[in-house]
Amino acid sequence: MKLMIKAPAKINLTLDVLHKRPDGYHEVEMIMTTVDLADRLELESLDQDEIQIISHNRFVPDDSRNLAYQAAKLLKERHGIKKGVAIQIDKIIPVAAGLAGGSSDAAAALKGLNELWKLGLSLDELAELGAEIGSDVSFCVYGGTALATGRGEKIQHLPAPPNCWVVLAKPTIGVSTGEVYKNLKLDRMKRPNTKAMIEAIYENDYDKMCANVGNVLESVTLSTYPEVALIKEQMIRFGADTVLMSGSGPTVFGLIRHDSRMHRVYNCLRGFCDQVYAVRMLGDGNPVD
Ligand SMILES: C[C@](O)(CO)[C@H](O)COP(=O)(O)OP(=O)(O)OC[C@H]1O[C@@H](n2ccc(N)nc2=O)[C@H](O)[C@@H]1O
Ligand SMILES: Nc1ncnc2c1ncn2[C@@H]1O[C@H](COP(=O)(O)OP(=O)(O)OP(=O)(O)O)[C@@H](O)[C@H]1O
Repeated sequence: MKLMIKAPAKINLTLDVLHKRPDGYHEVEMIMTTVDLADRLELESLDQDEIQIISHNRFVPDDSRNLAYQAAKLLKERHGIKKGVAIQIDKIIPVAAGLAGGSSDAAAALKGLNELWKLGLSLDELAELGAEIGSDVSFCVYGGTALATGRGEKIQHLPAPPNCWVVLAKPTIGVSTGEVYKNLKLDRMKRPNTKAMIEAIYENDYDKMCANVGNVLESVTLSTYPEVALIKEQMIRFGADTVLMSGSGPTVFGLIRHDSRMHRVYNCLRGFCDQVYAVRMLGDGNPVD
């Protein structure tokens, strides 16, 4: 039996770090939303007891380092599954980009295998398992829009943000999330107003949303990689209403209300950057197909 499932990317509308925890992780407060740039996973049940990862992207590991592999392994162990699975990943989301590509693949594998192996687990149960794989996986299990706290695994759902275009641009560098957190200076950050962003979402106030985007991890990534700051400047110059780096970077996104402006920003950026996408937010949905 075969099953196809989409794994959408996320962006961070806000990302605040409250403090470093004794376990080495950082206590965060961030608003995330999924966008319609998605990997596609094909899951095929195998009689032999093994997990196979098939990916034609040289940046995606095809062994136990793959987060989708880890998702399958976790479900097999916890539920005594003796069957195997072949997971084919059609990689569309840029890798090591701050868009949670690996985490979303893991979440899609959890949801897909829950169906394939008829485990009957709820989304909450899958999200709890996902937290064991990575901090962003719980959010990716639900998708939509949410406030994430703890190390990112505590999820409070939010309504869809105001409707707009999201132009994503990824410079040709990959960023290690662990390194960015390690180099964060907690006393030198410009912190976002998470409360104001939540209000903007509930009030469906586009201008207020644009005024309150913020990501403390920019302080690290922008100073290490000046090309990220340059893309931010260019996006604003070409007409984006607001710009921000997503997650630990290096992808930058611009929010744009009007179609004509979106086309201008998209076309101008294509001259500077190989990976540029114009997408929509998925809102408050929970896409599973
Ligand atoms: C930057 C974000 O993507 C924003 O959504 C997340 O905070 C990171 O999520 P992620 O990539 O799923 O992170 P994990 O795979 O759990 O952790 C990678 C590394 O980032 C650091 N890390 C991650 C999350 C967190 N709240 N504090 C941390 O300090 C840890 O050093 C960890 O070893
Ligand atoms: N399914 C996967 N897809 C992409 N990368 C994966 C996957 N599984 C494991 N990885 C590894 O994880 C690393 C980070 O990739 P990923 O695309 O998930 O980063 P990211 O978008 O910055 O994640 P996040 O936003 O959650 O921090 C890659 O360099 C790769 O080695």
